[in-house]
Amino acid sequence: MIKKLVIFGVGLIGGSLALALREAGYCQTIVGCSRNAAHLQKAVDLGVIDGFTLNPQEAVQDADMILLAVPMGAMGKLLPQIKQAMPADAILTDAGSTKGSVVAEVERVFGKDFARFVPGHPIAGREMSGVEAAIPDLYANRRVILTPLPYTDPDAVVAVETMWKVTGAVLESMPVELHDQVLAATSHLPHVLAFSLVDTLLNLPMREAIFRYAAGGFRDFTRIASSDPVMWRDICLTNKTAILEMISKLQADLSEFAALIEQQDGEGLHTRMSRAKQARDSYITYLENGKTDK
Ligand SMILES: NC(=O)c1ccc[n+]([C@@H]2O[C@H](COP(=O)([O-])OP(=O)(O)OC[C@H]3O[C@@H](n4cnc5c(N)ncnc54)[C@H](O)[C@@H]3O)[C@@H](O)[C@H]2O)c1
Ligand SMILES: O=C(O)C(=O)C[C@]1(C(=O)O)C=C[C@@H](O)C=C1
Repeated sequence: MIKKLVIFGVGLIGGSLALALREAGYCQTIVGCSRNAAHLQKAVDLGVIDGFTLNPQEAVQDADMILLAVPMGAMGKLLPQIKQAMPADAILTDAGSTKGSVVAEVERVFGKDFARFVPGHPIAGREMSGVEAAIPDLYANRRVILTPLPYTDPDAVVAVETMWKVTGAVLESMPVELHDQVLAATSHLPHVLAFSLVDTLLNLPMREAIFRYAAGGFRDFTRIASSDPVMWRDICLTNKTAILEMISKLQADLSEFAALIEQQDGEGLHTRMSRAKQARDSYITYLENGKTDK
């Protein structure tokens, strides 16, 4: 049971956590904090949080759990203000999509042995953002990855794990660097690709015809290009190395595809496409058999 949970950034991710914890009766009070009073009032009106303040120092007073659920670029700016007023026994955690940068920011502000910070990342979301998009079952049967550091307090890890388990999530643990490499491949690269594809088409002279005649394939492939540009700008900037590595692997693979088409190498194309189809089909079967994560 959490007495006072403070959520910085009551949008899709923070709001969905609040809704799930409220449904389970796991928090006595949930307080929101950000820069926008109208958004926070909306969160109160929707029954997502109990109250709010625009003052981070006031927010964290008497807190036992503090969650950062703001865009990656906003996390570092909040930390010095939180540090000034955070109770010694409170736990700080985050829901950010990249882990290396927030770990570095926390180490810079709190020191390289701050044991009460538990880095985390729910592998669940949607292309909509804001508190209006928050839903209580967003995390049910989805993975939440924690990337604790060698000096992280094990009790703090257990408290954060327990909080996420209440939402129906399945917990995993992995090193920060591995997290950022894996997510660059499975999440960040696909988003870069979707944004880039739509942008490429937008710049073609026949763009109106392209969008008029686009069908299911285009819609499925580009759903995530409707995601929030601020969030994705920040993810790209904070996971630079791993994303650039994935982009360059994809560029090499795309060039090979182009060469096969140029050489009219049907067998080469078929081999590659069959390999990809088999891998994608097995992944879908794995999900349909009730294994966690979609
Ligand atoms: N959307 C997803 O699918 C998803 C999934 C997993 C993790 N995440 C991560 O969770 C975090 C939040 O994402 P979201 O989808 O809930 O975004 P969101 O836009 O729905 O919510 C973000 C909230 O942060 C607030 N905010 C923005 N800038 C701020 C600042 N400078 N100071 C204080 N508050 C600020 C906004 O008012 C908003 O309430 C991000 O770090 C994102 O990378 C997102
Ligand atoms: O389903 C979506 O729309 C998402 O983009 C969710 C998604 C992803 O799967 O890539 C996006 C970012 C996260 O950090 C975690 C999950």
